Amino acid sequence: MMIPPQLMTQTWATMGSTIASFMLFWAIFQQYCPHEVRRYFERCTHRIMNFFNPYIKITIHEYTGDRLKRSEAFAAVEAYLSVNSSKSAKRLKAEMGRGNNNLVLSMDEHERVTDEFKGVKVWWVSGKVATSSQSLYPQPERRYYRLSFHKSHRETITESYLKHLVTEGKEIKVRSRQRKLYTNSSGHRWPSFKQTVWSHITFEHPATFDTMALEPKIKEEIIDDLVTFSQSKDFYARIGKTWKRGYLLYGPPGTGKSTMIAAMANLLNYDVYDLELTAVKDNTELRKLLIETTGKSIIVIEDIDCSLDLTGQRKKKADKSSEDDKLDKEAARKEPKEDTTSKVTLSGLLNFIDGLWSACGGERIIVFTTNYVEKLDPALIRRGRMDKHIGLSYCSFEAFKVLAKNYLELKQHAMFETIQGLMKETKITPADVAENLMPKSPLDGVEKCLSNLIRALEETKAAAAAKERELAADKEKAGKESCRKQAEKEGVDGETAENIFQKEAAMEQENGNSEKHKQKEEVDGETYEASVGKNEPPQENGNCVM
Ligand SMILES: Nc1ncnc2c1ncn2[C@@H]1O[C@H](COP(=O)(O)OP(=O)(O)OP(=O)(O)O)[C@@H](O)[C@H]1O
Ligand SMILES: [Mg+2]
Repeated sequence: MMIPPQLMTQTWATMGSTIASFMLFWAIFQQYCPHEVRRYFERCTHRIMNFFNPYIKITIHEYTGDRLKRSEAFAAVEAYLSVNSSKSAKRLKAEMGRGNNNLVLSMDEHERVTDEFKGVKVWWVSGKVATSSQSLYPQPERRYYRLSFHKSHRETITESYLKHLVTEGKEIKVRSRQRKLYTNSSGHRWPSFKQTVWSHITFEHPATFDTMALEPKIKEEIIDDLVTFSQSKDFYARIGKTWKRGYLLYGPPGTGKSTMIAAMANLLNYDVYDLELTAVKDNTELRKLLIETTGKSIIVIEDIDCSLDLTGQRKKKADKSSEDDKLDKEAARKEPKEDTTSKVTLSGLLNFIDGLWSACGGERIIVFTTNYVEKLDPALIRRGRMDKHIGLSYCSFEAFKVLAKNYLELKQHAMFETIQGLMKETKITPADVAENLMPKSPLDGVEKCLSNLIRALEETKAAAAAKERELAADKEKAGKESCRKQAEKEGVDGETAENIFQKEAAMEQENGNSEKHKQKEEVDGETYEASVGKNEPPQENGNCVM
């Protein structure tokens, strides 16, 4: 049926005037209607529209609660959509992916994509909430993802789809993420919302347990321990323990403590948080740093004995007399000075390791390294805090063989016997062995590198012998001197004093020998665990795990 042109014009004119009247009415309503009434009308309109709208919406915000932490659900959805949306979305964002050789795509803001699950169609929209420009601090972008689906599929979506989405999202995240090395930046004391307390770079350390020079048995034990930990989520939940484990790595410089941390991270595919304790202002900041760490990570505190004066803080407090306290207070009143030193206390650190806050996140390893294990407060390294103590020591022949295989691709060589003999007699760190095995020019062959190592071993041996001789001479000199002084006091002449000294020295040696013999008998009967249980680092070449 044809509509006459006259009627058509009339209809358009009526429609135009209706729209114009509505807009005028709306403008007056917006301007003159009280805020409360307007809000009431808006709520009513919403309710009416919701009644007729058959679609349900679920919003997942980037920051939840008091915005201390990025929402894990948001991260999982982001990862899930990065794979599932890149096929259908038209506007995508690209970020560098794992290994720095591929780009990871994700949906751009205000983009809409469709997903299908068990025949049910759902829609995802990404968005951003506008932040107040009047705020004192720069606010972070508050992003969100919104899921829409028909109300008839409510059960399928809430019970199965969301679970599937989180599981898959987490797996994708682990597969595609770039592992990171974090450090606490001392530059920003109190970060704004946009800054985080940790700054990071991509973690690319190449060390693995295969390249580490360790006795095979110990290496296997450590690997087993780490892998068992990473697979024990249910076990930890069952026994009511937080899913975390502490490792104390101790030993002389250059024995591979830092290298082992990198090998651990590479084995478990974890991020590394390198915590610089001296840059942490106080216990509150330490807690904030802990909250901001994610699961699947290793938190490292290197050289814990030097980081802060944690060893004596408890004792010092108790030792201080009330008189000293008064003097301190008076001095502080007279000249209040700005305190730039860290106020982290031992109890703050203990809480960091196993206080209530340490439970957030889960799947975390805490590693302390030290050169002087005996200096540490026993409370800090007791089992439950530092569950496993790994003593890394001078290079053993077994460890040397690993390095020879890595550096020179050698399994056996005629010069190995000499090296083995020298290694029994002297102490050399894996770092020194590694340095000597490193070819210094393209022409350096296997023999050259091995003879470099032999020379280094001989030099170390000679230096150790010279030092021992020097010490003995010093001791002898001191002994003679004290004897002479004694003789002078008693009025005996020089020659007699010399004789007295020689006699005393001979007696001392005899006593020393019998004492040594006694000690040897005792130690032979003692187990190895008992001797290292006294917190004494192993003196022999080789490592130990407790
Ligand atoms: N057990 C080892 N296996 C393989 N390489 C090692 C080992 N120990 C040391 N190295 C080599 O020596 C270098 C120094 O080692 P690393 O930094 O791990 O020592 P460290 O024990 O952390 O020393 P420090 O106590 O001074 O921090 C490393 O770059 C590594 O190449
Ligand atoms: Mg180190």
